Order: sequence, then structure tokens, then C-alpha cells
Amino acid sequence: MEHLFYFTKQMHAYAGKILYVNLLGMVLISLLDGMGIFLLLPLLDISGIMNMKMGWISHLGIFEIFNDIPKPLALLLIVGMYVILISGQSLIQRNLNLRDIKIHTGFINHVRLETYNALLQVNWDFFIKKRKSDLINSLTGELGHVTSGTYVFLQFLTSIVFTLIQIGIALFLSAKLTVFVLICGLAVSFFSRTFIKRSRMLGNQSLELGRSYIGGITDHFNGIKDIKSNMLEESRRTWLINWSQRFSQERFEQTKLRANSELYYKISSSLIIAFFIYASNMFFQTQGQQLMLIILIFFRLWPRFQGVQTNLEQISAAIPAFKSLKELQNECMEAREIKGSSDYNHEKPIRIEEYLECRDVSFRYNRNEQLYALQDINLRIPSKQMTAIIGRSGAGKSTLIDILMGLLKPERGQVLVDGVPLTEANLLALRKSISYVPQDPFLFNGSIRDNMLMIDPSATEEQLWESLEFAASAEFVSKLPQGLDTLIGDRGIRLSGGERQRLVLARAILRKPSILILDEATSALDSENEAKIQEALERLQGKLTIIVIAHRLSTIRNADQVIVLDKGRIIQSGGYTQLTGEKEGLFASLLGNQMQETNKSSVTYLGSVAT
Ligand SMILES: Nc1ncnc2c1ncn2[C@@H]1O[C@H](COP(=O)(O)OP(=O)(O)OP(=O)(O)O)[C@@H](O)[C@H]1O
Repeated sequence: MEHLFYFTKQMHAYAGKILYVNLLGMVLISLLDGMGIFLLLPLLDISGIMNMKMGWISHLGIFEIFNDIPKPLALLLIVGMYVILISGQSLIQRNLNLRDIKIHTGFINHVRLETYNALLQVNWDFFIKKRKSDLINSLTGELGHVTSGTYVFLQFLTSIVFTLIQIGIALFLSAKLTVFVLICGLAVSFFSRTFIKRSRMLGNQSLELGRSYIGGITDHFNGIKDIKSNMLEESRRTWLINWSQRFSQERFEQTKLRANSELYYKISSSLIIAFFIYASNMFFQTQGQQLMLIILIFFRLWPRFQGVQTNLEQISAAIPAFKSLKELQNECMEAREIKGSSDYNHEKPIRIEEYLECRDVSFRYNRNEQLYALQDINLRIPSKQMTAIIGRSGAGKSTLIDILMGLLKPERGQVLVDGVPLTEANLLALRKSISYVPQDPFLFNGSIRDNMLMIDPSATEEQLWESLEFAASAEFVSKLPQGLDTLIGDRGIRLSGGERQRLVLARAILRKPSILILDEATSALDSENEAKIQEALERLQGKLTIIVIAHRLSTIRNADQVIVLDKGRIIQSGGYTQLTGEKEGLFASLLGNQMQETNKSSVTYLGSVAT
């Protein structure tokens, strides 16, 4: 319930006094509705069905005016008033509905933006530990459940007000009968608690099903190439068939629960009314008009009870989503990269004058395990020089880069910028001065121009081409039919691996960074393009700080400094030529292996040409 109140408070904070206006509107509707019942009394009197001058009803007195005017006119007056009441009620209802939808959609957007903002500000560690598809599900399905659940809760509150007014009117008409109906209502509600509990259980199941669906579908499209090339279609189909069966079962259970709850209410209402009519006739000799009133009150109040019960079931079903989204918001709060106030947009980039440094840095992904991804790292990356980081797969190269960018926090030791420790105070400024080209670069579904302008919306045509030229991309882009406006598909699927990497490099350069980090950036390039990029890097050398992770050692021949990592430790460092000379070192061994492989492939190539 605590989570439900949290989001209700949020809705209150978001909508403010409009919420009260709507609540007041609901009260007005219910009052008009009540007046409609009162009008039935003189109508029944005029029609001769009951006599208002006789018995208990005569004390109402307020309808006596209808006795003093001719019957046709009184009838006309009553039906006229009835039409005015219903029209007024419908008009208010219409306005309320329109206001409600505004509040509802506005609130969805408010919670969505708030959660998304929170996600934008969390640290990298959070994303390493979380399943992405669960986050997608939170921002789609769960968000929908939360906002509609909050809305149902408000409907529930107005329903309560509505019901209380109806009860008040009913009490005025006949206190005894109303108390009886109320006691019956409470008894039926007591036994229907089980529907509410079951509803919550099904809500949990529905949440879990939603997550597994989004998870499976995301995996599917992320691995579509593997699925197609390794013919995994059948296993995926089996997964979806199993999921669909669980989905049908869960939906069936939900509908069954609603239907059972409705059935329970309908049968109990028919039993109660049957008993009441029977008892009134047999034991209390109730007058005809009083019996009519019983039926009238019962049929007006009973659906209200049922409505409240349905609302409670709907709220229960949404509680797991409330809990999950609130937990996500709390986790985001705890995992915030910058704890104080931060301005991601207006932070000024830092200028590194001398060096970026790691001092005694150690890092473990899991603190419960012995294994360190990095251990006792001490290194200096001089400003405006090119530093290459090499090592076998799993040596810790990417982890080191993540530490240098402040994405991961060292478990021990420090990162320093010109001797100043990297803290929350200078983290964003450092990040702003970096352009990072990852192993698997991100390009979104749009044109080449859109992808580049994402970095700098104010870049001119000339600047765009300059960056493309620089990253050896200008030629291939100019040959595309739509040039810069060519659409490149999801993650740039319509481009080759090499073209994608060069485009991402061009985008990185467009930002005019003072630190350029390339993580295996040339792995998908052929030797011709690799040479072009190398040339570009040479041109950049001396102008900005370049950090390159490379498997191909040929790409780092011009590096000012080479760091060799192995099992999370630095085992060699120095200039390219110096390390080549250390014959016993890992660098010389890796270089030797690569040269052998290059020779082998050129022999194979020459062999195939000769045959
Ligand atoms: N998210 C993670 N959770 C747990 N362990 C991880 C995670 N990422 C990397 N590791 C581990 O940390 C160590 C260093 O990984 P890292 O990715 O830094 O190596 P790398 O040198 O960049 O490898 P590669 O060249 O294959 O990309 C490896 O043992 C790896 O298994």
C-alpha cells in the first residue's frame, strides 16, 4: 500500500487542485443522480402507483407543490426537471472525462520522464548489474500499470464519495432498509477478500510474464544474426509457444477471477433481494410503495459496492507494478553518479594540461569474489600524446578505460586529472572532454546526418564533411545515393562493419574532444582503411590525448607509450621500439604471433592466387 500512496501523492503533486475540482465534480454528479431518485417519487404518485399523502412517505413534504397544480402540468414539470438533471449530469461527466484524460496522460508522461531522468543519471555499475529488458519493461508495461492503477485508485476514492452520498440519500428515504442493505454489503465484501488477494497474486504473475516476454524478444532481435545463421529458429519458436501458453493461462485466470467475483456479487444480490421481498411480504406486511423503494435503493447501492470491489481488485493487481517501479526509482536514487545537483548539459569540458593518472588502482566486478579485473595499476597518460593499451582477451583493457572515464569507481586507489583526484565535482567535466569509440559503436536508426548532429546539433555542412574526411569516410558517404541523408537502419545495419566504425570515428572527432579513446576501433577495417585511419590518428597526434586499445599491433606503431596488461596487472610499459626489444616480454611474443599469422595469411593468399 505504501507504494500506492507514494504514486497517489505524486499524482496529487502533479495535478494539484484540478484533482479536487474533479472530485467535487463527482460529488455534484452523484447529488444530481440522487435528485433523480427523488423525482421518481412524485412521478409514481401522479401515475397512481403510490400515494405520497399516505404512510411514511408523506413526511417528505417537499413534493406537495405538485399536488396544487394540474396533473398534466405537474407531469410535464417532473419530466422536464428530469431531463435537465440528466443533461446537467452528463455535461459535467463529459467535462470530467476530458479533464481526467488530461490528468491521466500528463501523469504518465510525468512518471515516465522522472524515471527516465533517474536512469540517465545512474552510474555504469547499475547497468552492468541490471538486465536491460527489465528496464525496458519498467518504462513500458509497468509504467502503464502504475499510472492506470493510480487512476483506478482515484476512481475508487470518488466511488467512495459517490457511495457515501447515495447512502445518505437512501438513509433519508428509509434508514432501516439502508442499514439492512449496508450490513449485507459488508458481509459480502468480507467474504470477497479472497478475490483481492488472488488479484494481487495474478498481478505478480503478469509482471513476471511481461518481463520474460520483453527479455526474450530483446534477446531475439539482438541475436537475430546468430539465430538465422545457426538455425536457432525452432528453439525460439518453442520459447514463444511456451510463453504464449503461460500468457493465455494467466489471462484466463484473470478473467475467471473477475467473472467469479461478478457472479458472486450477482448471486448474493439476488439472494438478498429475494429474501427481503419474501420476508417483507410474509412477516412484515410491507406496503407496496415501501417495497418499491427497497428495490430502488438496493439496485442503486448494490452496483456501487460491486464497483468498489472491482476497483480494489484492479488496484491489487497493479500493486506489484507499483512496487517494482518504486524500487527501480529507489535503486536509481542510490546509484546516482553525482549525488548532489548535477547539470549534464551545461558542464564545461576540462582541459588536461599534463596527464591523466591511475594511482594504485584495483577493481573487482564482484566484491564477493577473489578475482580482480585490475590490480595495483599505476600509470600516467601524458596530455597530447598517444597511449596504446594492449593485452590478451580478458586482460582488463576495457575495464581500465572505464575506470579512466570515471564510469567505474576503483575499489582502491585513485584516478587523477593533472594531480587532482577524480571526484563527483570534476567527473562530468572530464567526461565532456572525452570522445569514446566503443567496440560495438552505437548508431541509431536515422540518416548519417542525424547521427552526426546528435553530437553537435549546430555543426555546419563543412564541419560534417571535414570530420568524415578525417575519419576516411567522406569517400563512401559521397558515393551513397542520398549522401549525408542516407538512412542507415537499426544500429547502422545498412553499412559495413568498417563503414560503421569510420562513421562513429567521424562523429567522435566532430565533438572536438581533448581526449579521444578508441576501443578496438580498427578491428573491422581492412588494411587500406586501417592505413587511412592510422594516417588520421597521426594527424591528430600532438593535438589531443589519444588512448587506443588495439589487438592489431600494427595500428599502434606510432604510439608514444604502450601499456601491456596481463591478468589485470601492468606487466610492461614503454615505447613501441623499446618493448619490441624486450625479447622475453609479452609484447614481443604477441607481436611475433601476429607477424606469423600475417605471413601465413599472405602465403595462403599468394598460394590461392598461384593455383
Ligand atoms: N560486467 C562484468 N562482470 C563481471 N566480470 C566482468 C565484467 N566485465 C568484464 N569482466 C571480467 O573482467 C576481466 C577483464 O575484462 P575486460 O573486458 O576489461 O577485458 P579486455 O582486456 O577488455 O578483454 P577483450 O579484449 O576480450 O575485450 C575479465 O576477466 C572479464 O571476465
